[in-house]
Amino acid sequence: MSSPALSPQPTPPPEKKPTPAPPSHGGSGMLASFRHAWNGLIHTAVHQRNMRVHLVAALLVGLVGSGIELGLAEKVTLIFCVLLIFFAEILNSALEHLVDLATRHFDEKARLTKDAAAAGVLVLATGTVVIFAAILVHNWETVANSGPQIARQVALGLPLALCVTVLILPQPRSVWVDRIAFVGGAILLGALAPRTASSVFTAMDAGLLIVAGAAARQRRRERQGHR
Ligand SMILES: Nc1ncnc2c1ncn2[C@@H]1O[C@H](COP(=O)(O)OP(=O)(O)OP(=O)(O)O)[C@@H](O)[C@H]1O
Repeated sequence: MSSPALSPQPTPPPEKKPTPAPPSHGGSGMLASFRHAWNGLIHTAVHQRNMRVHLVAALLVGLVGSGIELGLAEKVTLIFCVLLIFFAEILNSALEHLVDLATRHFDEKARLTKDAAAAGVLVLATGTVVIFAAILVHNWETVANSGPQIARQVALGLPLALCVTVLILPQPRSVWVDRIAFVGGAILLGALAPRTASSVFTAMDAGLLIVAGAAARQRRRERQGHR
């Protein structure tokens, strides 16, 4: 008996090569995740004009909060608003990068995506200004009776705001200007801290000064060709 003709075996589909993982910059683990997140925050402060405006505005909110006795709910609301605006601006920046990655040409969907992300920030910022004004009006008696505290916050806080503004300005300048601005800001903050009405707001301002200092450093590094 002749053996039946062997039917040709179906050729298996070519094995798909696994897509190589993108090269990891800076390793993995908790510390690396924290570093990546920090880099994202500083990159936004360096490259997004609106983020720089939010930084200075948040510092001023911190100066008001650390100068005037506010209730717990009011403090929590203000801090939450500040954090929410930062979150929205960082997310807006992420979406802008994503859209630019998808298309470099004019595209109606790209426009809608970017405009919607920007609208999210605008809504939050407007709401925060309204909430801030409402809190001040609600505490007007305290504000009116806090003359010396307000004078102190203006005398030390405005130069502090100036130091932070200098640090985040995009214009090229000597490294010494940044150093003086950072150290000056730290000294002013140190002078404000002992008589603060809220250590949380003072800590927030300290954090903002550190972010501004790191942004100045990163901007300089980028100018010199480092990343
Ligand atoms: N690829 C695109 N196609 C169509 N419209 C675009 C495109 N890129 C940007 N736009 C329009 O230009 C606006 C500004 O976009 P851009 O990428 O310059 O952001 P930006 O100036 O950093 O924005 P922001 O003011 O939020 O910081 C967008 O809101 C959008 O209306």
